[in-house]
Amino acid sequence: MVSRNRSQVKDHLGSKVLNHPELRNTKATEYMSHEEKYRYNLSRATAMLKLIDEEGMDVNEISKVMSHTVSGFTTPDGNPLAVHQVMFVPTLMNQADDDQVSRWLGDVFNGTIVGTYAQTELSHGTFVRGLRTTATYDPASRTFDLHTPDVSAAKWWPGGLGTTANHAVVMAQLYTDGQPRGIHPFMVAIRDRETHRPLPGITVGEIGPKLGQNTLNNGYLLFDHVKVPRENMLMRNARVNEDGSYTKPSHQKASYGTMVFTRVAIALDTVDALQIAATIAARYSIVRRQGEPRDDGQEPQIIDYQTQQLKVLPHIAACYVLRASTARLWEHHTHVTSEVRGGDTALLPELHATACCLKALVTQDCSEAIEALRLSCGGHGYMTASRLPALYAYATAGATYEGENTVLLLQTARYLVKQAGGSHAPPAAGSAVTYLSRPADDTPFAVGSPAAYVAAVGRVARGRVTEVAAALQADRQTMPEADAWNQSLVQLVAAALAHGRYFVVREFAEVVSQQSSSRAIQQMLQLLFSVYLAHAVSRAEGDFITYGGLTPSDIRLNRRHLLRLLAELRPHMIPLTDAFDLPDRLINSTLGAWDGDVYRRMFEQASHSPLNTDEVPASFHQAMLRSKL
Ligand SMILES: CCCCC/C=C\C/C=C\C/C=C\C/C=C\C/C=C\CC/C=C/C(=O)SCCNC(=O)CCNC(=O)[C@H](O)C(C)(C)COP(=O)(O)OP(=O)(O)OC[C@H]1O[C@@H](n2cnc3c(N)ncnc32)[C@H](O)[C@@H]1OP(=O)(O)O
Ligand SMILES: Cc1cc2nc3c(=O)[nH]c(=O)nc-3n(C[C@H](O)[C@H](O)[C@H](O)COP(=O)(O)OP(=O)(O)OC[C@H]3O[C@@H](n4cnc5c(N)ncnc54)[C@H](O)[C@@H]3O)c2cc1C
Repeated sequence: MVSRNRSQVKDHLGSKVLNHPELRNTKATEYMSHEEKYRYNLSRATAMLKLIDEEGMDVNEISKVMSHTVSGFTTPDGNPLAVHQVMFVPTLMNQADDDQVSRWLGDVFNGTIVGTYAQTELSHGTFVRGLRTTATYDPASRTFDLHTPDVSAAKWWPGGLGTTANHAVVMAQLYTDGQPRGIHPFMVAIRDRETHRPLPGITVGEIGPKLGQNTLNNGYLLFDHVKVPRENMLMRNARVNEDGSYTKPSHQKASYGTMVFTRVAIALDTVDALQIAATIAARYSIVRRQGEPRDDGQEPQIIDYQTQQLKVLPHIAACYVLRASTARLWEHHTHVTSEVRGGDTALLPELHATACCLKALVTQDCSEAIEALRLSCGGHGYMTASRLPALYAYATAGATYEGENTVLLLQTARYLVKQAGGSHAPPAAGSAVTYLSRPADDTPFAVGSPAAYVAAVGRVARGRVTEVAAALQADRQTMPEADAWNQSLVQLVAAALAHGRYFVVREFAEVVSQQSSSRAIQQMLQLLFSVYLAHAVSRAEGDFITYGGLTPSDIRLNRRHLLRLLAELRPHMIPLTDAFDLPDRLINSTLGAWDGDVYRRMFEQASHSPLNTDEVPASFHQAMLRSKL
């Protein structure tokens, strides 16, 4: 397993963050103004960046300290330097040529250059080819002219752009030799390094409040014929020579590489948010007692209600399954990236397809799960101090940014139907789509056999993909491509999700089979896997009957099996969430602390409300009494 699976907080780096002189003391931010919150989160983000630099962390280590587990502690309202760290720096490292890297990276690492990734515009986010910011090359001055034709082409959303960044990687339509060349990345200075004032021709600012992550510092940006030197187009892939001649990249979508990386990072990271939410709900569900007293005279712990077990326990199993499969995707990404750098792009299409569908599946599952966990905490889960609303806001943002989930699933579906129809290059050895060109796995379904469940999940994926591929093929004979595609959109999305589910369960099956440290751990992983599989079937019973080979009687048996498994898992719930190794300071929830002292904590947090400072607040005289007159 990758380093992300080691304890994130008890190791050297985690404790460095928790005990760092500028980070260890936290403040409650709920009652701060927008500006105060930003200042607080920015100063902590800056301390983190310095720490990353001082420690000389590699990408795996950075992924741990930037993870939501740790960044929820360092920057609870959103990290204004997240896009700098997660997108801007990786774009320079992977898309700038060697000269450019040596020109910029020193200043990036000493903090002189702070950047963002400016792609999305007001009128175009999903359809990247439709972006309208232009970069027109002039061989006479050897500059690009960056221009925003009208307000709908304003960059809108980039994180850190609002008031933090002084540079941006700007994705713009390149024109050279009078020809449109598509979307390319440009390194653009947007604010003066000393004064931080916007540079001439630049209009820049912050976009305003959002559902959550309010100090990500998302911004807008317009260019009025801003001149950028030729050397500022990132030239590891495509090139514009001094005379304006153009050299194509080795892969037509090479400039989309940062998005692939960030999708993988988001898939990995959203599981962190689920782990925190699951820990909170598990702890609260044993502390909370409510209902008719039982024989022992005590009201029942809410976790002993079967319905509560269904609300909480499958999501703990999901934490384990999704963590392992996304960690493997992260490793695979590292491998493919090094191949691409060496000039071999053969594995890129499938990596893109897998990253799209895992980012979509994980953010969808995790945001639904976090909402279910929030509801499982009743009224108290609605309070900000439970942390559950913020965790939901974080996870659901992941369903939109870095490619809206439906759109990403359609990218995966495009790859899958091509594979099913044999119109794509055949998959490489070890590919995740070889099952499409083999006969269906006919292992008979048997409740209690994880292998039989995995086979059924595979049949659903295969059935979904081949069915929609055939429908699409038939429609293509009678209508234009765009109409045929639109006619199948809903089924294409379902096929991509089914493929994603199969990917996840196969990866976990391998993790379980390779696990050899102890028989007890092996058994616990099997139990978690069984819960995940039985729950997956219960969520999509129709699919398992239609494509998976299950009978209505299997479905009934599975429902009972799931409930039995939940009862079996229930005594292990606390050790399983304790094993996420999240200290109270990182969980930061009135409901989810280790000692279970929920009610005292709730009163303690209420005491911070500014409305409780005076017995009679000034507003009574200013607003209520006046309204009576
Ligand atoms: C220094 C180290 C740092 C380390 C940091 C480490 C870790 C971090 C760890 C933790 C932190 C984790 C998470 C971070 C948390 C929070 C992040 C903070 C904030 C979020 C910031 C958000 C940023 C953004 O949202 S940026 C904007 C993102 N925008 C999008 O994603 C737009 C979506 N749209 C698209 O991508 C494209 O439009 C499209 C949908 C892919 C379509 O593209 P198009 O050009 O139109 O292509 P098509 O015609 O559809 O397809 C043609 C052909 O190309 C293939 N294709 C498409 N894309 C790719 C690709 N990327 N790679 C390979 N191939 C691709 C496609 O399949 C098709 O192929 P075919 O012709 O063979 O079928
Ligand atoms: C918190 C946050 C941070 C962000 N940070 C950045 C950043 O740092 N840099 C940056 O450049 N951008 C950033 N973004 C922008 C983000 O990448 C886009 O919002 C995202 O890619 C979705 O694009 P959109 O807003 O155009 O959605 P739209 O595409 O307008 O989506 C609206 C609806 O249309 C549907 N739809 C659109 N096209 C299709 C289609 N072809 N087929 C079927 N359905 C379709 C979608 O499924 C969705 O239901 C951020 C966004 C958020 C919310």
